[in-house]
Amino acid sequence: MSEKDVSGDIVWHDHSVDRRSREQRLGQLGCVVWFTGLSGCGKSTIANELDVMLAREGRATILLDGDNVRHGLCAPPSKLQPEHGAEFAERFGLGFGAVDREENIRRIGSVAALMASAGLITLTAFVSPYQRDRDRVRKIVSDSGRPEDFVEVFVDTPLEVCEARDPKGLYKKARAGEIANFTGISDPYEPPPKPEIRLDGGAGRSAGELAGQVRQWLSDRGVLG
Ligand SMILES: Nc1ncnc2c1ncn2[C@@H]1O[C@H](COP(=O)(O)OS(=O)(=O)O)[C@@H](OP(=O)(O)O)[C@H]1O
Ligand SMILES: Nc1ncnc2c1ncn2[C@@H]1O[C@H](COP(=O)(O)OP(=O)(O)O)[C@@H](O)[C@H]1O
Repeated sequence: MSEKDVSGDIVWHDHSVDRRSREQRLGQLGCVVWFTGLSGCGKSTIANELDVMLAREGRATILLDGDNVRHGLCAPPSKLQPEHGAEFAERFGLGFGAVDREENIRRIGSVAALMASAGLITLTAFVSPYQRDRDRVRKIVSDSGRPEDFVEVFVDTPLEVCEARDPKGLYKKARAGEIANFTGISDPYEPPPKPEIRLDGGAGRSAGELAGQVRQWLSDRGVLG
């Protein structure tokens, strides 16, 4: 057995201030609203609109976004190298290969579950292209709370629409072969077969309208108290 296997030496602590009391204080249920979809489908914009809506109502929320999280918790090797050295950077830095995406989503899933445990309405916006990775997050979140705490939101925007938007010029670069493993072009995207919510991102509805659809769903399920 590896010397790193310390699982027998670490013991779970139950805390006096439990999740229920945190939720009662906030008047809402902690949950993870997991936006998934192609780059450019509208995840960040819709999640941001929803965050603004909920914040205006006085809800306690947090928004985790792929581009931002990849600056810190899930930084690439080049960002870690100056401070931590090459070996560390190679070992813990993340790119866009399938295993790196798996670890990216695992880290974020665990953080999101902690935030939901604090009673926060936790909004996340990650491409998260693999169903298995999303199902694992569902399990992490459910195991630390309730099965209904994980809300998968598929932002279903056709690739042609995402590519036409191309706000960061990444599709152009991917088509030119300048970015490897680009989701939708040279890497797969597995659409969720049974998301809690499917948003039609290519039908001319505004991000605000789509965010409103998610807010209504949360309200109908009693998440907003
Ligand atoms: N190869 C490749 N594939 C997909 N996306 C890429 C890639 N390289 C860089 N980017 C930019 O990184 C953002 C996706 O990061 P995520 O952490 O959400 O990706 S993943 O969930 O691990 O698949 C994604 O952000 P969004 O456009 O907001 O989705 C892109 O801007
Ligand atoms: N419902 C929508 N209708 C039209 N344009 C949108 C909509 N949602 C997002 N956009 C635009 O599409 C582009 C990509 O949106 P973004 O939220 O960055 O996508 P993602 O986070 O999925 O990469 C942005 O320029 C944004 O303004």
